[in-house]
Amino acid sequence: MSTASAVPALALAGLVKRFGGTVAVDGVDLVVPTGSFYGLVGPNGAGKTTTLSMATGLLRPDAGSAAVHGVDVWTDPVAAKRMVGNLADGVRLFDRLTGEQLITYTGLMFGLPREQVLERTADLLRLMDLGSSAGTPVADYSAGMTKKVALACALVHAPRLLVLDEPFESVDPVSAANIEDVLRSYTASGGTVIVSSHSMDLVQRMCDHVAILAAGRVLVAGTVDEVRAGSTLQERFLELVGGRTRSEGPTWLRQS
Ligand SMILES: Nc1ncnc2c1ncn2[C@@H]1O[C@H](COP(=O)(O)OP(=O)(O)OP(=O)(O)O)[C@@H](O)[C@H]1O
Repeated sequence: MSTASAVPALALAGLVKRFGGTVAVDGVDLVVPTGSFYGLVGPNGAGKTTTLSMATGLLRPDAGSAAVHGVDVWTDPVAAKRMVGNLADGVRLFDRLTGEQLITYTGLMFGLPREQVLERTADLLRLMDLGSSAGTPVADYSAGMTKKVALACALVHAPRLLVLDEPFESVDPVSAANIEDVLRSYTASGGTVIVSSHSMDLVQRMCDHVAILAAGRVLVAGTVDEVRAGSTLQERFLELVGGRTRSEGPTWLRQS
């Protein structure tokens, strides 16, 4: 292995975050190898979004560190953020801008030359199938269109690491397949993706590595084959996380 690829794309060590009495993230260590397609899965409230927010410099950890390609996110945030494309969950966009303006603005913010930004914006609008809505304010976009324009903004500066919080939520199957193709060729060319998702099928299909997070801790992490250990990721997830009730629901809900 070369020295360059020995430095992980993302290294999280001892990350902790509390909100009042809630420990949202309780000592997360994670190493995302360069060139990997890394899935982060876990039940609702497991701490995925909080972990990814700390990893990308959006939320200051109470303890621990995050480094992107060896650059500390909290002591050298400008250098670290330059390498990251981030699709964050629940972050407000400048939605009075049109989709085209928003992608262009993001590219210019990263200091790209105007000509290059215009070319990339056109490519991204085509890729996301947003061409006919390019001139519409993002405030008037559907949930899936908003997700796609945010993803385009995360890609415009061709970052070395993509951190995507539920990128396929609300996205239609054709767009999802097109985005999947692009992400695959991105990792094949040396880029790294970490993606949080509730779709075990998607993670099993797309990712080479996966971590299962529950109650703010990593239960298991490794290659997808190591983690699923001969069964499906869905089965392993249910086994490790528990919580299946197998109930028929409350009697008042039954119709006969
Ligand atoms: N800003 C906040 N203030 C207070 N509590 C918060 C805040 N953000 C997250 N939490 C709490 O931290 C815990 C982890 O939340 P987080 O959003 O990271 O989970 P998640 O794994 O992304 O969940 P989901 O799959 O439902 O999106 C939850 O108990 C949540 O209620």
